[in-house]
Amino acid sequence: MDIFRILTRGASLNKKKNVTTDHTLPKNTKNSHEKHKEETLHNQVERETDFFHTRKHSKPEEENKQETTEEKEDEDETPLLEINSEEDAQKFRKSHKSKVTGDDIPLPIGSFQDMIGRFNIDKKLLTNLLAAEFVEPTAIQCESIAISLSNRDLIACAPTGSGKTLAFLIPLIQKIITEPVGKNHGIRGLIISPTNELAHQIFNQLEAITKGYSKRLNCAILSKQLANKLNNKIINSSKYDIIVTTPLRLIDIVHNQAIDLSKVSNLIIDEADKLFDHGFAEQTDEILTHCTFPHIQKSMFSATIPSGVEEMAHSIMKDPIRVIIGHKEAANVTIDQKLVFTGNEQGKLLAIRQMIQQGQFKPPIIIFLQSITRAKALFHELLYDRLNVDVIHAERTPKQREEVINRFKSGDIWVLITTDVLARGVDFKGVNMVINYDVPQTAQAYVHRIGRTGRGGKTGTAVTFFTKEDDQLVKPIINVMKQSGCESGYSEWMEDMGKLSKKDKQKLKTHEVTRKQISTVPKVMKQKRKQRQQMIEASKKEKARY
Ligand SMILES: Nc1ncnc2c1ncn2[C@@H]1O[C@H](COP(=O)(O)OP(=O)(O)OP(=O)(O)O)[C@@H](O)[C@H]1O
Repeated sequence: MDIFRILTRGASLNKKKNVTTDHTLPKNTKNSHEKHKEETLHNQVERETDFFHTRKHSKPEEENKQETTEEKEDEDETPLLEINSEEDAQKFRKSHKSKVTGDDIPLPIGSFQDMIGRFNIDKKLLTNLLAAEFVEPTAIQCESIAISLSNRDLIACAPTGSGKTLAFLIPLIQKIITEPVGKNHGIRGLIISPTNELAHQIFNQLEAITKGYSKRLNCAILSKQLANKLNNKIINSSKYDIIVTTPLRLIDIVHNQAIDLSKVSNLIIDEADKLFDHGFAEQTDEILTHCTFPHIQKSMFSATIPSGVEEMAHSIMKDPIRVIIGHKEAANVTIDQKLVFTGNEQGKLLAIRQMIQQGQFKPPIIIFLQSITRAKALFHELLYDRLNVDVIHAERTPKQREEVINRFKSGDIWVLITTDVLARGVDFKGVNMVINYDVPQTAQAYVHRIGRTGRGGKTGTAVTFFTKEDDQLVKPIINVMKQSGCESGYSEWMEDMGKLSKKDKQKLKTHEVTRKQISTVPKVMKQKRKQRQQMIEASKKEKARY
């Protein structure tokens, strides 16, 4: 049952008072049966809006069935995979579409238990993984953990939502807790990610799997507060073992000589293609020059690693091993991708309202637009469509952004409108659908945006609207759809749209398509609003003169 069908059955949801009213029942004439019906309806709404399963609620009868004894026995009998030979490794890599290149490549691990046997993993780390319900490693984790624990540099490219974060956290923690050093030795693990949201998310996962290590491991996220304390020499950075940060914040305290990176033996660059892109490359470079530890191990991770970035990686790494899971130019195959021609800008709003009417609009949903102005405009448009919608972008404060994300995760918000600030890495387990209201400027941006759905092994849907103004942007997206096996998601005529030269592609990276304003407010209303605004300004000026 989806939330819109429940609401169109006459229920209304007042999230503030946590009350669901069934308007189909006559007022004040509810008998016990009708009260029960309203109660069930309330449970249904609660369950339907608990998108990320953060709440406890009564399960419907059919879901209460206990695991049958056969299913239980099956779980117990599943053998834990061990990889003991090149032949095992080739079989594993074939089944997981894992391509690994480099010299002296270590065998991947087959399971977390296999990891113990081969790398003598700390028992508490494994307990914490199992307690966080990580039962078996994903393909990128199987390869990366073995490579990193063999002290090799790593270039890792794996689909969005395939577990790259743990792929670098597990070996990092294992190495640091098993290399005993004196107190205040200094930072040995440095993790860099492009946005604060992502840095927080990585730090949360780090905290989750290092429970019980407080005496042996001191980790921190480089927050504004911590940066101030380091800059004012209130705290010495040498007390930390692992720091998670964005490049900008780290550079600031490096310039103040308030952090020592000379002992960093493990450098991890997440969303690497972004951090080597024109916006971040200088900061990333400067950080690398301060990491002077002679045997530093470097690893980089992303769902998209264009060849230019790979060449750069080779120039800063020592004999790296390269891992590609799936196809380098593809999106996660768990995502059903669709390309929709809407004719013009107005057609996009109509397309959304049509999806709602046809029951294809299944929250939680993230809608991406190309600019803050357009995200705000769409927010105001959909505000009156009873969609529990909110908007998040770089002009909102970090506190506001965090609050909106938490309300989205708790199911209070069903539709999150945003820009590319949320396009990478942010992990919402249960997003059903991503809508590209505006076509992304590059194939990489497309892969990361739609990768907000179809994560952690779940499936998802991605819908991309385009108009005749987008004829140059559509080709790279069709290529990604082809590589991902989503040929049914677009029509043949779309393939003949604008072919891009290398120069065009480069230009599109930095020049947005100009689009007509998003609004269905009639022109006459806009003029009236403008006149009223001008009268208000004039009267304010009049008053200010006396
Ligand atoms: N071994 C595992 N078993 C089950 N779930 C896992 C496992 N590893 C990671 N996950 C879950 O999969 C989801 C995606 O993980 P993560 O955010 O690390 O993906 P990612 O590859 O970094 O994605 P992106 O490219 O978008 O940054 C998370 O919710 C995470 O908890």
